[in-house]
Amino acid sequence: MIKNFDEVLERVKINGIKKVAVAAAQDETVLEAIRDARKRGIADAVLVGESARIEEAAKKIDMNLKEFEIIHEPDAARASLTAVELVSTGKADMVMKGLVDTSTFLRAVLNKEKGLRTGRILSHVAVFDVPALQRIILITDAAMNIAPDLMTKKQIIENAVNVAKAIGIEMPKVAAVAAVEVVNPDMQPTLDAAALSKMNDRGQIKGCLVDGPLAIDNALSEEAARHKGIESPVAGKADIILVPNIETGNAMYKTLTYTSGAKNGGILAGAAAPVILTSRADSHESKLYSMALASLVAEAN
Ligand SMILES: CCCC(=O)SCCNC(=O)CCNC(=O)[C@H](O)C(C)(C)COP(=O)(O)OP(=O)(O)OC[C@H]1O[C@@H](n2cnc3c(N)ncnc32)[C@H](O)[C@@H]1OP(=O)(O)O
Repeated sequence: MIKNFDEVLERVKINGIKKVAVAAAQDETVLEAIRDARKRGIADAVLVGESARIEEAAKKIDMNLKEFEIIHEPDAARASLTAVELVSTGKADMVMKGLVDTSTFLRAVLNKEKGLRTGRILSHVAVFDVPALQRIILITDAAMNIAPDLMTKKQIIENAVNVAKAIGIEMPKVAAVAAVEVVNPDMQPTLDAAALSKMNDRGQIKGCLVDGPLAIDNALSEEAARHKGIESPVAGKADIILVPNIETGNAMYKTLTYTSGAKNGGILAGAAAPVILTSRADSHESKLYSMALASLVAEAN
């Protein structure tokens, strides 16, 4: 089982180099990540975006663009679709979000003719290496599904379980998180969490252990779980945090990023090919980790 992102970068070395199509590549942190990924033999790239701005950004970080193919497309929506189409037509292995807002990029991924749909729910999985926890946790879904219903949450769990297995977590423990650890009929997330937990008991969700509702303290801290008298194989040891909605997940993602010194990578799971999706403000390291993660998940599936 992988314990941190150094191990992710180590493990990915045995994979072949992947071609990444970058949507709206005119961004310094994205280009730094691409340069680093190429140096490490993780990925090569086709840069789709506004060529003059790509050159300007590259100059600022002293990056030689001669080694990369550039496709000029100044419009971010069209650049996203071109990058996605490079993957759906087999000219690239994975697609990466650059300087484009998430919704625009996701609409290209979901495009009926050129996109990467599979008939399943696509969902975001953020992998965090949190120093205070000394382990990796996965948070889902902080970026795509806004207010998932019960059956969407089931698929979001299954997608995250696939990612967890790709990084060596054989039987991931999934905490279906709510504001409290008891069922409250006025709080829909507690009802969904209890149902997901029972669906797992009955074999409707396989390959993992699901428990809920759990509040985030007793999902992450054994001490907090003990204090509240919760006995569960998941409490305090959760690998996957299933959040009830995008606001909770996104706030958790950004709080961890900006206050805890956590390292992170993020991808979409459930698509026909790996999709690398980080926040535009994330660091180049986070974008590099995301590429490495995407490569590991691609090899595992
Ligand atoms: C974590 C770091 C990065 C961030 O901070 S991200 C910031 C926050 N994230 C966002 O702003 C994006 C949130 N999500 C959205 O904006 C929207 O849900 C999204 C993905 C753009 C889709 O919205 P719309 O374009 O309005 O589309 P829609 O809901 O009407 O659906 C159109 C077709 O797509 C399908 N679809 C939507 N979400 C899907 C999913 N998760 N998996 C699989 N298919 C999905 C939907 O079923 C529909 O299909 P059809 O056309 O009826 O066949």
